[in-house]
Amino acid sequence: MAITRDEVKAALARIAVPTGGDLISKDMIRALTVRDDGAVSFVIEAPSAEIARQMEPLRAAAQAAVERLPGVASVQAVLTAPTEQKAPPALKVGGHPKPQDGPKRVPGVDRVIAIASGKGGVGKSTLAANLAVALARQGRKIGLLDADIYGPSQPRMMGLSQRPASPDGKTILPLQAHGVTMMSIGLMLDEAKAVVWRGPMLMGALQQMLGQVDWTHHTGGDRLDALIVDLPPGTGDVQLTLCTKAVVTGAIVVSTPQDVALLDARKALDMFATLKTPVLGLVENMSVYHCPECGHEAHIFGHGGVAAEAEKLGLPFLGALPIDLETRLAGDGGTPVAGGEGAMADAFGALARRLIDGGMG
Ligand SMILES: Nc1ncnc2c1ncn2[C@@H]1O[C@H](COP(=O)(O)OP(=O)(O)OP(=O)(O)O)[C@@H](O)[C@H]1O
Repeated sequence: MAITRDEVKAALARIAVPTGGDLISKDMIRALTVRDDGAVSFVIEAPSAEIARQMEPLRAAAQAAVERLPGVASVQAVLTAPTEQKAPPALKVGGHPKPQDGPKRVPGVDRVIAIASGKGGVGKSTLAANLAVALARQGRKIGLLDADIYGPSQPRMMGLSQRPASPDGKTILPLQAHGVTMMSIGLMLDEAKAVVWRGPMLMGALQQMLGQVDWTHHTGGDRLDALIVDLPPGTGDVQLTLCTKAVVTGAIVVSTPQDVALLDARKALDMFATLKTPVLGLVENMSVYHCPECGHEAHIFGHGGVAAEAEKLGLPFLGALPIDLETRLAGDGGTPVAGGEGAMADAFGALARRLIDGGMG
């Protein structure tokens, strides 16, 4: 059984704080994240830096209490105090989201395509990076926005690590790699700080990425044909912020053929239906494994489930991608496989072509 937020909160409510009450009743827990793979992270916010220094035993006790829960694979518990939460100097990123009347068009961008998944680790970021590279390879002007603020992976996948510049302290100049204009919230903050940010600040940061990044910076002022947005897994605040603050052309939902992943993919589809965001189609990732030694095909996560689901829901099935070692190595190494040659590059190329032909790329 997967661990739930409520179970983690119940465990934290049993940790008493010296001044009376407990971690939950004193509202000291921030950024509680519970992933399907059992990874739990949270921040304990002390009233001041001085008190925070005395709270290490409490942090260790909270971490141990959550580690003992069944279904928990790892726990990251971080101690912080409000005075430590300084925004990076050059550009103020974050802050509460600003009110706005309805969704706005992202400046400098013709289409916004969100890549979503119900479950974590199914290959959403891999698809986003490779699709962006494949579309750029076919001559399109493409941007990639990593909105997976709790676990940004696009800097690693695209091989970028420098902090984007903001000469006027307002406009953010994106980076470029593999022919794609790229921006990641992860590049604006160091990872430890991202964890201590409260939800609304992160949503404010996302709103800034949508409104303040000069997406035409690397195209000589030309508008981008499409901005691919790599969402976090699930159906949370980021999805809601994106679809309510920006005009999203459509979403692509990635799933493995596994029943559990499909179950979560359905939740993502329901969310897009509620938000009235069109779903462009479903992609099955890690569909089959071709053994390089003997040529045998193994259906490690099952087979065909996503295509069947798409048919049932009357949605386009955009394609199936096999489990492929080179894809993982290339992703980890910062050179997406779609930029090279071979069967996987062809598969991403075909997916990109399909989107272009459908007027979506
Ligand atoms: N088709 C594939 N073949 C082999 N490895 C893959 C494939 N797709 C993804 N991977 C690997 O699986 C891991 C998870 O993929 P990825 O980060 O794209 O998933 P995600 O859904 O974005 O995860 P997260 O929930 O962390 O955002 C990565 O190491 C990636 O390289």
